[in-house]
Amino acid sequence: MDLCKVKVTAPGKVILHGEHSVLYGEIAVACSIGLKTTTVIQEVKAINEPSINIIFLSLGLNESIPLKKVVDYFFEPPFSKSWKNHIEVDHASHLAKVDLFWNTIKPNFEKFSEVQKQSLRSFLYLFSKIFAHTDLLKNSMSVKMTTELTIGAGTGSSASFAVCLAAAFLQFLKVKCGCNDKIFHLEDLERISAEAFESEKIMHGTPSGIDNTTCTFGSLVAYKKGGTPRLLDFKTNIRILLVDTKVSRNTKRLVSHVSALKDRNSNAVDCVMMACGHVTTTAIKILEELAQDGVKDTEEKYRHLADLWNMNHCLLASLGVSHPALEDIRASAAVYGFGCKLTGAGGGGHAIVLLPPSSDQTTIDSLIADLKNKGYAVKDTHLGSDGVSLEM
Ligand SMILES: Nc1ncnc2c1ncn2[C@@H]1O[C@H](COP(=O)(O)OP(=O)(O)O)[C@@H](O)[C@H]1O
Ligand SMILES: C[C@@](O)(CCOP(=O)(O)O)CC(=O)O
Repeated sequence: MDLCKVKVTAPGKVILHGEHSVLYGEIAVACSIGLKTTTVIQEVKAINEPSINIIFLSLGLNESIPLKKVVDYFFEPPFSKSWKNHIEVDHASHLAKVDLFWNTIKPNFEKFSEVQKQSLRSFLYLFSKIFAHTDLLKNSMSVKMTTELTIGAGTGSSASFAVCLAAAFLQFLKVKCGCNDKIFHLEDLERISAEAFESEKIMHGTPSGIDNTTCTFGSLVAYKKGGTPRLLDFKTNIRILLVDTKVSRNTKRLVSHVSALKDRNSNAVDCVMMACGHVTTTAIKILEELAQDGVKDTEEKYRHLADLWNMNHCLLASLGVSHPALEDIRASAAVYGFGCKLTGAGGGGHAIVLLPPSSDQTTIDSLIADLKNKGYAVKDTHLGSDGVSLEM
């Protein structure tokens, strides 16, 4: 049998509306973006002991572990020739097993950075879960991960990482089982999203599931606390600038800040949250209208959407989660008449600028130049890119 090679990409995401207010019961909507993570798994003929070579380029990681030790420790019969016989595991005990393995195989495991440790834990968790009942892994393999996303800045790099990894493992298993599918079917996507959710739990404790759903299926996903993330049945391809303030932020600290503000100003904060909810609902309606064939009054609809982005930002700023750099970016966008808001927890991280289709390219170029001159990183991209995909 030929040596197997699999290449998978998964997009990042932005929260369009509903950051913070989602924690108080209001609806949120997230959308995939045109910046991707890529995983390549390459099987290599084993000369000595077969190994798994893990290369996470963005984290400067290049680690090898013996395949046989992983197999002996995690894999168990009944072995199957089908990729469909997947098993459910208890999250906490499986993770404890993963941690024990890492600490045994790499006695210096605790010396890795937190970011590296989280990625290695997620890697082995998914690897050992997805391949647990196969006896088809005999050769060495390298698993190489690269990303266009900034890691840890609210654009879904952890979900994109997890979705990409789970999808690449699943596709590798399918090929090893003799399946030549060139696309992911709905049942594959559901499984990939569910596996990625387990990795998100490792990274975040109690994720809502909106990120892994968005990075798996692409396009727009709505979410209300206590419910299941819901894929919206229309698409968008709005052009945006994704502007990185390069100011690091701590989501947990910002969430606590809002909670303390609410303790002191309950009614006022409730009203702000409710207003955010109205903004989200109206924005979803406009996005749906813009997605229709033969849509009329496009300009007006984009103007309305820009109002909502601006309003949403100011509501969030009233909660104290903006930052001078975010306000600076908004001021630059306003000079050229573009709507702009923070995305994610705020306090730094990213802003998004809405670029209507009628926008003049020279104007956009001037804004990009202004932002870059001020030291921000700018990516010209679009909303609503495809979800996880196989690359041939
Ligand atoms: N390309 C990547 N390679 C390896 N690990 C990654 C990659 N992208 C993200 N991660 C993991 O995801 C974590 C980032 O999660 P988080 O702080 O929530 O950021 P984000 O908001 O970008 O998802 C990192 O600590 C790292 O463990
Ligand atoms: C502030 C919050 O609403 C969004 C956080 O977004 P991000 O992780 O910064 O993209 C928190 C949450 O929903 O868990």
